[in-house]
Amino acid sequence: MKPLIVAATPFEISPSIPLLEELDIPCLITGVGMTATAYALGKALALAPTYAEVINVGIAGSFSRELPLGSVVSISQDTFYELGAEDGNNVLSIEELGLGKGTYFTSSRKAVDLPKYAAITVNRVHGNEASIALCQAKFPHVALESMEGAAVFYACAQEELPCIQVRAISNYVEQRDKSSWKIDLAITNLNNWLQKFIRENY
Ligand SMILES: O=C(O)c1cccc(C(=O)CC[C@H]2O[C@@H](n3cnc4c(=O)[nH]cnc43)[C@H](O)[C@@H]2O)c1
Repeated sequence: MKPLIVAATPFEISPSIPLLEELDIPCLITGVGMTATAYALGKALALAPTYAEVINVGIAGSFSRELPLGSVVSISQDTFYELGAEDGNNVLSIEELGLGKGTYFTSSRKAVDLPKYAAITVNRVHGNEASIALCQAKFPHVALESMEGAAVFYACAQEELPCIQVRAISNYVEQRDKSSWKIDLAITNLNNWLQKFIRENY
């Protein structure tokens, strides 16, 4: 069985397209964000034969300055950050409201030889010191944020399909400063990892 590679945008996966075509490995470009991802992946899983696993790849922002830009990491768990309620200056998670689950986990089949970190998934990228401080107080264990990861873990959990999420850090989570982002470095490192993983496992 083959894996399904899932990325939000074509530019995040383009260096690996020749290898994926050579090995006839399918690739799904979902569009940015949780809604686009849940729709595209849900439809793909409903229509397609069974996959060995889903491999979600993309760039991400890091809350931790200890992770150099360009680092490639595996996401162990991912939380729908905004899913919950505001309570004055505090936020309550969906679990704390007693309304369901907001955190989903990787379920890898193959060994992924990368450092593992917890992530959150957001609709709106953090770019304000006060909202970043609130997020870090609520989730001190979280190192990264993306805009799709939890939706991929969620869809795969519903289908009982193994899923890994690998992200390369393109920027720090801070007041928005796109000039300091290292998108090209992150995409190069991410795709070097992906091609090695595919060659070793498929
Ligand atoms: O121009 C901007 O301000 C801007 C803000 C967020 C993302 C982008 C992108 O072009 C990348 C889209 C893609 O990248 C992931 N990503 C990258 N960095 C972050 C982040 O700091 N927080 C959340 N997501 C991030 C995300 O998964 C998107 O799919 C441009």
